[in-house]
Amino acid sequence: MKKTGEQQPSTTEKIKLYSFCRSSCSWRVRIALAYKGIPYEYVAVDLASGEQFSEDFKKLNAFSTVPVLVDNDIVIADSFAILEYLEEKYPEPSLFPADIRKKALVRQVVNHIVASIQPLQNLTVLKRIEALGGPEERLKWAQHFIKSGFEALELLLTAEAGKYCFGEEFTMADIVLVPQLGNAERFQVDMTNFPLLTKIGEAVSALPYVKEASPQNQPDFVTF
Ligand SMILES: N[C@@H](CCC(=O)N[C@@H](CS)C(=O)NCC(=O)O)C(=O)O
Repeated sequence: MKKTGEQQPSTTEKIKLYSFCRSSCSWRVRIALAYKGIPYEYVAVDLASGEQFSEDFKKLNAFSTVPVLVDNDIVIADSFAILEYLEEKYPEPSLFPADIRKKALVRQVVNHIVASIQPLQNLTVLKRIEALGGPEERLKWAQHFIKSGFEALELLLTAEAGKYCFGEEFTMADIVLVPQLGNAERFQVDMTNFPLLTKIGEAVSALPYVKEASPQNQPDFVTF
């Protein structure tokens, strides 16, 4: 694993993020870290070459996935758990609206993406689909589940969106939407029927802390 950035040789070490530039789960966490202005050391894990399955990495994360956040002796290996952890440790600026109804809806949107859309395009799932049905099935499978997931989102957000998913407030919903839109682009999903998601995606992607977290701006960026 290639380490970049400075290391802090003290007992309170800089946070480390084990990440892969193209991983949408890592991308979420990078946006939250940038938004909250938390400095961290980027540790690249090359998913393309299978580095997540190395013995060294498995010792850190038995799930063999990124992201993993290491904050001194705290190791968290799930993007949603990491986002919640960062929110509790660094409450300002918040990832949630103050309003309790909107807060619940933000979590609903987040869970829809992190639990019902993204896992179906995970590398291990796509490899299995390809083994069962060939490379064409792999692409069709990814497109199908992104489209059906987006249909529900487009409908739900129609009643809530402004510039961002929830009015004018940047929230965790925007943080998970942008990487999922990145996956849609990667899998050549036709976005014609998702004008709202497209518009929100453009507004969110223009924010400086979102740009900073994009795959292109990571030390391990490779073209895809
Ligand atoms: N629930 C986990 C899922 C993590 C996950 O699936 N990460 C993907 C990248 S987005 C991964 O590491 N895949 C490796 C593989 O499929 O071999 C999270 O949200 O962090």
